[in-house]
Amino acid sequence: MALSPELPDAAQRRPVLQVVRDHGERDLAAAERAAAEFLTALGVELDRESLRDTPRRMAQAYAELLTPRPFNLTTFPNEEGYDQLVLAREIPVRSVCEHHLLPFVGVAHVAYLPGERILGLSKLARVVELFAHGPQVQERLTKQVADWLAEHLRPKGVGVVLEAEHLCMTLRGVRAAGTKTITSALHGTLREDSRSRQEFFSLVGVTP
Ligand SMILES: Nc1nc2c(ncn2[C@@H]2O[C@H](COP(=O)(O)OP(=O)(O)OP(=O)(O)O)[C@@H](O)[C@H]2O)c(=O)[nH]1
Ligand SMILES: [Zn+2]
Repeated sequence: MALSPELPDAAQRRPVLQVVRDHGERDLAAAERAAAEFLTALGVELDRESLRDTPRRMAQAYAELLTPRPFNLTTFPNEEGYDQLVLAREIPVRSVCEHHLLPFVGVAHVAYLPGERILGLSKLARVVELFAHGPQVQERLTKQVADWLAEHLRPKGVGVVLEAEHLCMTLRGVRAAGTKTITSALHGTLREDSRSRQEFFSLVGVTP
């Protein structure tokens, strides 16, 4: 997965950088034809007026869920030497599981302990969104957000907790309605120092 350009050196000169994630070519017309064939094969009759555009809507809906949105990464110098956690709680997460392509939805809590630079606050939610858009498993999504922040912001610590409901598990299959899956990924001080780790988990509201 390519994210460009690298932040640490470039950020000293130009703190706003565009973050993009590679993904394959998309062909919406082919996706629409395939959606029509798929629905027809499952016995859905598409000749009713209200269903006529469904293959197009379906193709567009999945294209939206599977295509990462680029964003500008804005960082600022940590001029005040702020040395406590910065935590964005309850960032909405919308992704699709790579096994069934059904949504999983929930919240992310993302924190970092600043080093030399602080991050524009909205960018914590942007990073979650960047990695959520694509076929995912919750464990990978959690780790990608934490690894990305550790690598590109170079903070003293990073903590990410995700709480999500997987519709493939609650609507179909085992139908375990209400089940939430919690995952976490930690870096630096938050991983190594038990007091920082506890502070993070208690701010998030999860007992480690
Ligand atoms: N670890 C992990 N598993 C996931 C995630 N999303 C979905 N799954 C699981 O992926 C598994 C796929 O298992 P399979 O046995 O191949 O699929 P299936 O027959 O549809 O399984 P059931 O859901 O049990 O009916 C299921 O257990 C899903 O619950 C995720 O984010 N992380
Ligand atoms: Zn699934």
